[in-house]
Amino acid sequence: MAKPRVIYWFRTDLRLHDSPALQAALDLEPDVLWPIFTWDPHYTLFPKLFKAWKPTHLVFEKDTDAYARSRDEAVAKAAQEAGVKVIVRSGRTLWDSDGIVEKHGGKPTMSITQLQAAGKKIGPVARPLPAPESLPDPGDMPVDFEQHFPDKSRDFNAGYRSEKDTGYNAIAGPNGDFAIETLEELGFSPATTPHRGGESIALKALDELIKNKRYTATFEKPKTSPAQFEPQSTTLLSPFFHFGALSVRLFYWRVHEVVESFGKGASTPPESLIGQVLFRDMYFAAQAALGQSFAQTATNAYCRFIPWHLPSKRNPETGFTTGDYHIDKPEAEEWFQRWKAGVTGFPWIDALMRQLKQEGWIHHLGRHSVACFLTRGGCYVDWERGAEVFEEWLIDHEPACNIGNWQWLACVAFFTQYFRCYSPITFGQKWDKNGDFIRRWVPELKKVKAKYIYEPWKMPLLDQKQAGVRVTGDGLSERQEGSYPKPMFDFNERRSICLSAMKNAYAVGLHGNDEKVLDGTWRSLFPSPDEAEVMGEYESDYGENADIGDEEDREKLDGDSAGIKRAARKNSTDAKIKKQKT
Ligand SMILES: Cc1cc2nc3c(=O)[nH]c(=O)nc-3n(C[C@H](O)[C@H](O)[C@H](O)COP(=O)(O)OP(=O)(O)OC[C@H]3O[C@@H](n4cnc5c(N)ncnc54)[C@H](O)[C@@H]3O)c2cc1C
Repeated sequence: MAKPRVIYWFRTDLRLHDSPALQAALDLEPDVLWPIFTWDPHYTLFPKLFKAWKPTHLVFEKDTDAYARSRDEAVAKAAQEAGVKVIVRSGRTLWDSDGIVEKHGGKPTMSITQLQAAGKKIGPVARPLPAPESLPDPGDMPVDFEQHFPDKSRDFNAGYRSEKDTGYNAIAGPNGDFAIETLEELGFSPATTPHRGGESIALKALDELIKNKRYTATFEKPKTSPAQFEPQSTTLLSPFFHFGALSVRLFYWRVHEVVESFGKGASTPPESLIGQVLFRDMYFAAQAALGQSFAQTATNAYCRFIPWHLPSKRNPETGFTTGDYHIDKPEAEEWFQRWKAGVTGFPWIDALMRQLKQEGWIHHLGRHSVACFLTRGGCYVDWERGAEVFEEWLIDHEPACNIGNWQWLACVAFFTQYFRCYSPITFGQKWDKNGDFIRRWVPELKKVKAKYIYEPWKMPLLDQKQAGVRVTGDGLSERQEGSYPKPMFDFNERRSICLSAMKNAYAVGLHGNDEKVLDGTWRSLFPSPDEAEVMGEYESDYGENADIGDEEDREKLDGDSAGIKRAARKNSTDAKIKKQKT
């Protein structure tokens, strides 16, 4: 019988060690093995490869992210149609997230205890597999078939491209050599992050961690400083876990051995290092249970409804968010933009946001500070806006962990103690009295005395002069040289407003799947926006334009006359539709 011809599809499992899916591919004892990495945005490449390369099997690691599930279903369907057998193995988490959900009665895990109980029913975390010593050679790789170009009319990365994207110039990459595109080839400027990826670096970093037995065994997350770098106070392994360059099970077992041999005095979950990766599995299993609903308030039974500013637009048919949002209050939009740009006038927040943008990674408690500030502890802006910015900038962006942690910080799921609020002044001071972290990331304030570094607006003019900085403006309009913006609001005042608004929203007690949330009648249960912090009214199209709009834009761009006619037809219908308010 002919030996198997296997395509191994690398995605977020960029490693050779402890890869159950790669092992499954090798267990087939294939004649040829094509290890490939591809962006296949419209699933058009695989059906062609199946025809041209005649593989017998397609093997990949399971991915429970909502988007990945639908992508993988489409590719698996195409494989079945082509008579290619699909093999999928779990390998991204300690336990198979779907297995955890099953053992937890089909429900999302909302605490580490629930995760541990479900994990116990599955059994111990699997021991890591060794890396294979060699891989079979790939077979022939003809690419003499027609190429389909992805639709680029809505390029989410447009703002970051300085040059043309040449990634799709040829099927086998810009140089036709199957190499992964460089940032330059994708049209981007060079990376600004100092952090580097890859399995070798990941394994070395793990070795270094394990050498420091005391640190590994006694790690307590709340005691690690968000202002400490070179070296940072936590492991900084998250980007490796995200890309799969480091197996989380290898990490688990190696840390476990250190903890066991350390004995008395070792820390325990949730604060310990093992506790950290349990959090990761908890969020993965919550997402696996809820699917796309997990990423948003609307339709999500496990997410509290809070009438935040800048709410997401939704498609009325599916209930899912469209990627756009309503500006119900211009002031909130300005606060959001200032938060994103790192010009809030609160140096601790600005330093963190600038570090995030530049390096793509900030400490967990730094993430806590900026997330609390944007949502329930300052701006009262929808956590979905913050999660989108993190999605764009984090090099460890993991949908499950990002969304779950934003929900935690916004006190809409996982955590309810909304009265515990981070101060942008005293919280930073606790870790870094002199403000060295701020001096590094907000160089305008480099020479400011320590007593004013967290509150530069309190600096007398003479001190401003001596420090070479003027505290003026909003940071968004044209910045004067040598200036730093005034704070965008009085924090104490905002904190009390947010606290009472949260208290009220908790008392109302709606969740994302509540009818009143979905049909907009929730307003009758809340005070008017003028009296309290409540999402203001906005003109709503209930999302009717969310889909049609995109299509029209594209058609207009293409100069398609049918599209223009359709647009004209729609405009006249629009005029007839009475504007609705939610
Ligand atoms: C608003 C917000 C958004 C976040 N978004 C992400 C994200 O997109 N991707 C991501 O991996 N983490 C995210 N986190 C969790 C956490 O901040 C990072 O995992 C952690 O800071 C990574 O640094 P580290 O590797 O040094 O962590 P360590 O403290 O050394 O922990 C080891 C590993 O445990 C896991 N881990 C630790 N804390 C958490 C946690 N709270 N939730 C889930 N996993 C955890 C990570 O895989 C991490 O690498 C977010 C936290 C907040 C508050």
